[in-house]
Amino acid sequence: MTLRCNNIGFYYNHDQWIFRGVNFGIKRGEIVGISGYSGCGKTSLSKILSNFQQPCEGEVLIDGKLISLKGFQKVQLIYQHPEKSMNPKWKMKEILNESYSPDQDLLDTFGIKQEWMNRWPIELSGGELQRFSIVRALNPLTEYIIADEMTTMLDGITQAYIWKQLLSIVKKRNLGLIVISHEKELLKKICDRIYLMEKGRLNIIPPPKDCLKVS
Ligand SMILES: Nc1ncnc2c1ncn2[C@@H]1O[C@H](COP(=O)(O)OP(=O)(O)OP(=O)(O)O)[C@@H](O)[C@H]1O
Repeated sequence: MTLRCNNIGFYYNHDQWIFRGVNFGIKRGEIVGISGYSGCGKTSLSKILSNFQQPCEGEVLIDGKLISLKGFQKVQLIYQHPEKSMNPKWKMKEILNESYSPDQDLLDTFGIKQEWMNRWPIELSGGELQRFSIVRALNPLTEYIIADEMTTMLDGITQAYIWKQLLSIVKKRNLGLIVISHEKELLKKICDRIYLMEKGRLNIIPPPKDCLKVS
């Protein structure tokens, strides 16, 4: 029950490595944070872990097997900008039901209103759209979620609401959760451990002695 990457290296332009030698693992039921300066490669790593992007070297394994490009992807990515991952020519009900049909309980948990279903993505706010992208990622077959700056563009109250709902489902379904964020306080509050991406490497940050995880 582990998502693992071994010696991952990645560049966009030949030999201009963004990062190299990245070793990382998360078990189901764990919450792991990744922080780092803007442009250090956090989103690139999240795309590799969720199989949107192939690494230039190294491998990504789930339960010891290479992740497959075929079939349902057990690692689901939630982006900072939900509109970028949605087809603007589809109505919200089509976007929501593309990979599975979420039940009413899940829609209620994230406050998704029936009246939004017939709208186009452009007709919803960023916070409303983000609720759809979270529910879409919560397919019953999902095992790991990567939340890449998921609530950065939302107001504080909506942020708190969305995190509360997601963390409760993550716990209930025993999902592994990778939280990519610049918000150190958020990471300290919810994560079992935190990594810092820096100078092309991913290093674990030792927790302070008085660190208490809030669940
Ligand atoms: N498609 C691309 N082609 C070329 N370079 C890219 C591409 N996408 C990203 N980059 C570059 O790769 C580097 C890492 O980008 P990435 O988005 O992974 O960083 P990040 O740590 O997630 O940044 P942020 O915290 O600002 O979101 C950046 O220098 C970026 O300009």
